[in-house]
Amino acid sequence: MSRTLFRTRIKFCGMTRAGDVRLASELGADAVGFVFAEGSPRYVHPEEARAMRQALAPLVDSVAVFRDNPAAQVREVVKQVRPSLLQFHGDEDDAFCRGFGVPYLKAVPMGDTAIDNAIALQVRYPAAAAFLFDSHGGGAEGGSGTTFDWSRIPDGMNKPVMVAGGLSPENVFDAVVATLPWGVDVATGVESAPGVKDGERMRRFVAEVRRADCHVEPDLEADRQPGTGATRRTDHSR
Ligand SMILES: O=C(O)c1ccccc1NCC(=O)[C@H](O)[C@H](O)COP(=O)(O)O
Repeated sequence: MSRTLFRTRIKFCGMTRAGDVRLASELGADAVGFVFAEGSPRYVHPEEARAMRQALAPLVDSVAVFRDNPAAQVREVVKQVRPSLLQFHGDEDDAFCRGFGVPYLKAVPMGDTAIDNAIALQVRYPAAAAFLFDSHGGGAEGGSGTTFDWSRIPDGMNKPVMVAGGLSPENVFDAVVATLPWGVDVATGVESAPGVKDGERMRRFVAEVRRADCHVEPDLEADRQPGTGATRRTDHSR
């Protein structure tokens, strides 16, 4: 799927405070993530996520993030939090991921050397609403704050592509211009401590994504392949 014209979606992940959820909405985030992966420093209980969800503005998605959680835990979160999207960051298969009646994002571990090509990935997860390419894998966890080589994202994806892993206000412009993703996702890069968001960094992150969107524009005549974006760079000075 080609990127939307001029607007890269933004997900702030690992929310633990209602004030951060409200601020994310006001800054223009398209989604916030609540992490239920065991052992994460951003882990929240379903009741906490349900309370924080009240601070969410309309038209902002809530994403429940899991990593190989048992199905009963996923069902409990779906029941209590009513997330608009699920995100699976472990070795879950397509049948498991689509078994909860909620659209899902599948995280792709770019820390693993053997990454499927676009066709193989989409054959393995035919029900995925989007793929989130992240730096986990190869021993690294999600929420690591480390980047991966964005040029390794496979060409030919026909589902939305999201980029994550070590993004920050300092590098997200380059990440957007380099990959023209459907969306970007960040946790560490906008925090003062794990799970504690920094409002100024969140604001700068949004501003840098918007600056990148103004920097490139789709070539409306080209038959673009998703994720590549045959685009013309305007001569905006960076
Ligand atoms: O954020 C976590 O603590 C986490 C733990 C285990 C699995 C997934 C986790 N986060 C998922 C996300 O979508 C993060 O936003 C993504 O991994 C990027 O994190 P960061 O590199 O810190 O920006």
